[in-house]
Amino acid sequence: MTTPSSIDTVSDTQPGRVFRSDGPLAASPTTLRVATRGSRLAVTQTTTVAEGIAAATGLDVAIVIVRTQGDISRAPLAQLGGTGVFVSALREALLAGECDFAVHSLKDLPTGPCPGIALGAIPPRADARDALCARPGKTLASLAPGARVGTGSPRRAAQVLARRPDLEVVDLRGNVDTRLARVENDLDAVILAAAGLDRIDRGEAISERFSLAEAPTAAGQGALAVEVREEDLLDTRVSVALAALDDPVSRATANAEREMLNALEAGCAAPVGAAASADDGRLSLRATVYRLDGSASLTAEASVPWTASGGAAADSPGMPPGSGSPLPANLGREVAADLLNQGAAALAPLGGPQ
Ligand SMILES: NCc1[nH]cc(CCC(=O)O)c1CC(=O)O
Repeated sequence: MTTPSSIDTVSDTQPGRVFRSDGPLAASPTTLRVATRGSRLAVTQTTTVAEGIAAATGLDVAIVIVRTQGDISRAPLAQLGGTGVFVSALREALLAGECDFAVHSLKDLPTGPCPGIALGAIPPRADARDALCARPGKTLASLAPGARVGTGSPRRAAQVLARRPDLEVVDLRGNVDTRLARVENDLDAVILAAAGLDRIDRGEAISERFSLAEAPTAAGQGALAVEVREEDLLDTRVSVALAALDDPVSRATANAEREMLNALEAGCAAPVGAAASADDGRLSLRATVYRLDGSASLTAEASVPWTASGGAAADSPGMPPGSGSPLPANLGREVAADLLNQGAAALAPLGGPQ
């Protein structure tokens, strides 16, 4: 842990210690507990959040590993009962008082509210793009005719087939390392979130990062979600930590994307891509719905005047998304309404588990 470089702007509180707890840990006035899934990616990203909490509060932070059904089952993700599989075990631990924070990948979090739980912070978002991992130098355009590309995502499958209808898409599951190993084995390429590879220092496995204009990604991809018990929003230790973790721009772009998905009533397996950005005083959102075989798609986009400072004031950390500034959510609903008007519901299966 490094010492703050500017004593004027950073409190002189000594950062607390971050440690891993392999069993349950009782609540304590000097230790905050952060729950995470046990995968290498989940533990890595949770460690960054835990260090932020330790620095902001001066308290010790324990990382508590929770096993989820999504880690245990080998069934294809689309059959596992929805996005909730990676999330519900952590939420149960939070509601049972076994931890004080739960860290998720935001894109795994259902778009609807969860009683008793608040989305307390969205930290600075990493690369939202998808990455092709193939043999060095290979791009989607230069893969051999008929090459086999692995992905478990209907969106990624449709996007690949839209550009390369000759390729064979193969279903893929497992953690990042398992998926990457298939490239050396029976597949020519796999598609993964760039953020996940960057976070576990496997960025060298990426042979192409797809542009968001060409391949918009899952709502919230590359962002983390820090959930807390709603009642703890009044706890000073928790609110100090959340204020330090939250990033208003990441919160606004992710909220716009997530509200678009929510207004489409789209489930986790819906072939929908989104890309929001905040530049030059505007918040912009572009979203595309794909036919599963990639043979057709619909796109809508819109933007509204928005600044991070205005957004931060209205969208304060600790407030559930949508309860602060209505602008990102309104933008998401506007883009969803446009897509539905164009016939999105007839083009693609939007429903399914949230
Ligand atoms: N679908 C699973 C999932 N959930 C979050 C990530 C990591 C990247 C992120 O934070 O968006 C991944 C892996 C992937 O899509 O390649």
